[in-house]
Amino acid sequence: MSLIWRYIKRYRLILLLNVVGSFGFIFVELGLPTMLAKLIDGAIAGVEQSFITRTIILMLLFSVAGLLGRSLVAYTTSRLTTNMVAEMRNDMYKKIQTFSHEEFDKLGVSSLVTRVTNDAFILMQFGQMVLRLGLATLLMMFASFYMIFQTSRELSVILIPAFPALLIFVLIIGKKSRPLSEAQQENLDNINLTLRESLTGLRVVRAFVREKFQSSRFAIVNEAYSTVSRRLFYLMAWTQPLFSHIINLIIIAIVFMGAPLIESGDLQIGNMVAYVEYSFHALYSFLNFAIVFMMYPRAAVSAARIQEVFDTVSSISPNEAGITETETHGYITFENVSFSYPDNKETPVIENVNFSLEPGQTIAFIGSTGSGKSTLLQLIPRFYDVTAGRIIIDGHDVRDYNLKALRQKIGYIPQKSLLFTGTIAENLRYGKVNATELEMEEASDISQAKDFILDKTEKFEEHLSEGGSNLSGGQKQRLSIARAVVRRPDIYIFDDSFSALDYQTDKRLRGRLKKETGRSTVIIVAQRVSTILHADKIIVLNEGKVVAEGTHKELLKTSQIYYDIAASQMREEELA
Ligand SMILES: Nc1ncnc2c1ncn2[C@@H]1O[C@H](COP(=O)(O)OP(=O)(O)OP(=O)(O)O)[C@@H](O)[C@H]1O
Repeated sequence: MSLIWRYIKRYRLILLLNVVGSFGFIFVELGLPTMLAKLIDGAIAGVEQSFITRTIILMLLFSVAGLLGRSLVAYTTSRLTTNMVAEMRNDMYKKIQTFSHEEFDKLGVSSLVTRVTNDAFILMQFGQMVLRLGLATLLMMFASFYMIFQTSRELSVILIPAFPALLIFVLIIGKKSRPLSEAQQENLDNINLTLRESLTGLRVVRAFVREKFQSSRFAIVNEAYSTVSRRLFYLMAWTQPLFSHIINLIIIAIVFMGAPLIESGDLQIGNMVAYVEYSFHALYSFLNFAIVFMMYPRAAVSAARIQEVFDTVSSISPNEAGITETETHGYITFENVSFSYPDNKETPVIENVNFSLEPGQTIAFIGSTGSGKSTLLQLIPRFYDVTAGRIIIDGHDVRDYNLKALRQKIGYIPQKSLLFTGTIAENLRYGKVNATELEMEEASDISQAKDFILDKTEKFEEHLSEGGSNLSGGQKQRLSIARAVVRRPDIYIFDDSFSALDYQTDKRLRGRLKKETGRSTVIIVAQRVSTILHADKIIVLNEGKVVAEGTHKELLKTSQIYYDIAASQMREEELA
């Protein structure tokens, strides 16, 4: 539970108030039976009325003080646990941001979502239990024991064997519940995964009329979660009534054993009442403590899952002290670059790729699907690191750069346009935080997005719904191009970013880009030959290897693969 403590200890004063509140409340709870004993025994012995009145007033004051103690505990507990979980979530979020794609692949996005939401929530619940019940009940248990032994040693023989027996019982329950808690969280990951997939892929599900199939997939993971949860909750639920039952039996035994002591005059009636009250406190404190203890394995599982996020070291370091400034802008060299994905190290996806580019030049990659084009592009902004060779930008290995500075040089337009919930302007300012309206207008003009933006009622302030789902595919692509253009980067990376554009728009956009990007270096992956016709260099990739390179005209003569691709898309006279 060092994870919880790491956050809670940041609020020492509130924690101190919590302890004070717990102490005060216990002092009051145990003071009341003592006064009640005095009151009963005094009334039986016929003490003065003023003593009775004084004791009753004192009891009332104690009661109010008890209420204040409880309120203090409740207030401080809420503050501590909500602050704890908010900070924990922020820290997790920051940590996740540092992960490279390798860590995302390893931990899984859905599992990360569960960890930030549900696992953190479980720790908050557990923190509340500990602060509200754990501390107070532990103190109450020890204080009640002290009072029990003070009041009657003879009766206490009943309680001595009861506690170790109950403790063993609690330990067994705790041991049984841990694997169930682990399974519960894993099943929740699966629910999130299935839900994410079927909701983000809703159109595909509907188009292929696979609602029933998806529903049954969801029902299976949901049932798995329910089954394991049912077992866990059942285990925890029946312990409470069983405990209450045992407590009642112990109280009956106390009364049974106490009666002869009262008769023989060894125990006064008031003390007997107080004794029963103390025993109730002691046993119920133990019960509460047992409840907290039984929640521990569940919280420990969540804590371990959160800790795993904090302990995961990104395979790509941010390299804060790395290079931030360069003399040149836009020179790129691939030197014998090879790469294989971490989950399949034996099979290289990129093999021994070499090329050089100067500012103002455009290079294009073409090849069959799965030939490694997107992978190659992702090595430049270090989404993954090369497994052999070097990528040199402006004279320095990309690994020697400050990661942020390296990425600042690049305008990356991904294969799948991704926009964020917010206005069009907010999305464009993703590319450049302080972009002016003029800059945004220019960027959207270059990317052929201006017309449709101006057609919107709110223009640049038009709100985009989740993932930009209220735009067409082509509009989304144009906006994600504008987002990169507004940054005016040294290097543009277009990963098949023109595929959703019609031929005319594609042509216009590339014409404007060519003019405006001027000294920038442009790297394009495209499926359409027409998109890369005028590139300074075209590289044909096949199974991760460079099989040909040259201009369009050269490749038509030298590369059969390129010719075949071109022939499948162009008219005969265009190929001549
Ligand atoms: N995250 C990943 N983990 C493991 N393997 C991957 C991963 N991403 C891609 N691959 C594999 O790497 C190979 C190259 O994929 P890549 O996406 O680079 O191809 P591509 O040429 O861009 O294809 P396309 O034109 O279809 O987009 C494929 O065999 C693919 O299965």
